[in-house]
Amino acid sequence: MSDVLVLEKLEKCYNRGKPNEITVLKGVNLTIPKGQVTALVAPSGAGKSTLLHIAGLLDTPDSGRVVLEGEDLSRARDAKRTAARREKLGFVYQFHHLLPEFSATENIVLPQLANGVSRGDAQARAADLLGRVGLTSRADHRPSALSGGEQQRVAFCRALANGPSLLLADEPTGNLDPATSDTVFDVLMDLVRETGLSALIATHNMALAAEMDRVLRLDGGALTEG
Ligand SMILES: Nc1ncnc2c1ncn2[C@@H]1O[C@H](COP(=O)(O)OP(=O)(O)OP(=O)(O)O)[C@@H](O)[C@H]1O
Repeated sequence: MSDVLVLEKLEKCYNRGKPNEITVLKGVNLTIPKGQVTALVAPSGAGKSTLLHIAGLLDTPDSGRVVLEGEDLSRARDAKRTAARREKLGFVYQFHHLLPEFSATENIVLPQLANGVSRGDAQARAADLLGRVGLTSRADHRPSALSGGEQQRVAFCRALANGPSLLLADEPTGNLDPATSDTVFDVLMDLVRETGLSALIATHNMALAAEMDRVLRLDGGALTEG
């Protein structure tokens, strides 16, 4: 099966030429085949967010390639990268970043409207996704009227709203207490498996990482298996 994401020989250095120069990625290679869920574990400061930002086309490497569904986007124009981000990638962060003045449904509808989907289709998709994560009865609530775990479940739905090829998640349950984290993580994994999504999920939680197809460790600027 084809690969969704290929990262080739990524190098990234901050503050080059200055006393505080730091090389975070030293030739990172990573391939995510279609349908595979990969855990990314790393000590704090090892460059996990840097790697996810580059994979998510939010930052560029100093050298190396970012190939998304066969297309090298590492040197593409901003407009092309933005379009690829909107159409092919879903993001989940530690904090949900939902729009506070909009309902759960609207938070899932809006990115679809931005992607040219009709309001009717977008609402049907939002309802379907909210049903999958057990939040049908919360569809009209604003984020402030939802629990932390419920807010994060809405954020998962929003990330999947436009049917991405790849989900990138940075500590998706890191803001929740351990029991809620486990439950909400199970919901995320069910959602990912049901939709056949490929995913790269950063977590400090080794028990959660062990539930994924593969565990990669980022340390010393390089990725190792296991
Ligand atoms: N814009 C920047 N300018 C300078 N240094 C940076 C910048 N962004 C990150 N760094 C440094 O690069 C290193 C890696 O940062 P990054 O945020 O990728 O780590 P992380 O693994 O995500 O850490 P954590 O798990 O603690 O969030 C850190 O030492 C950080 O201080």
